[in-house]
Amino acid sequence: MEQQITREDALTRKGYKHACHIMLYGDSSAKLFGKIPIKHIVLITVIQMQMRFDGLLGFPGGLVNPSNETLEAGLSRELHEEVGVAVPVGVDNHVSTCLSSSCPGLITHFYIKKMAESELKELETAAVAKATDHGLEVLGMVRVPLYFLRNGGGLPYFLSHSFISNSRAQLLSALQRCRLLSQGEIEKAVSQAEQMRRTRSGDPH
Ligand SMILES: O=c1[nH]cnc2c1ncn2[C@H]1C[C@H](O)[C@@H](COP(=O)(O)OP(=O)(O)O)O1
Repeated sequence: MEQQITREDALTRKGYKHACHIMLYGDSSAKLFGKIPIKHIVLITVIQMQMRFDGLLGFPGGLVNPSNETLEAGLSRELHEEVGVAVPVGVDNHVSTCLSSSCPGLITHFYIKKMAESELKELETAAVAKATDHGLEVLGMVRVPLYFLRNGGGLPYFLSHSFISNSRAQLLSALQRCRLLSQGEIEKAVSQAEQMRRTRSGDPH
């Protein structure tokens, strides 16, 4: 469990590295395959994560140096390298700050920004065509499947992949905070993902 601290507390601590990452999301009217019954498919909300160079999933962003730049300016700089377009980020987009348990000495700051579907599509195109990190530190942007299909397809399968640092917990808290899924749906997805992981590792419990 990560220890939450305030943004202000984080900035007074000496000897820590700071990493800022952001969830970019927006409403979409798309339907999977254009014909799957509404009963099985929730209208998709576009949430962008990325496949990193190390094969793990995470949010766009990176290390920032608060003695040279504000957290938000550093995050905007990292975003430009990873998605190829300027995405202004402000303090009002900040949602949480944690002492990382998986990376000692690292403080992670998490931001959320809602964008129009057209802006997100433009960003996905630019991430391939213009971003300096594309194909290097970032292997590709991915959308989070916010729906449930038979046999664990959709969100449960997505959650059963491997995530960097606390990005999976950041995703789950953001789904709740932005009311993109109900608490019951989030718990169902987490429990199905856990079951899949156990099945894969051969541990039935
Ligand atoms: O999405 C994330 N959520 C929380 N912490 C993260 C996330 N992605 C990475 N991290 C942690 C672990 C990494 O070692 C550091 C730096 O992140 P990274 O994106 O790799 O930074 P650079 O591109 O190397 O600047 O943050």
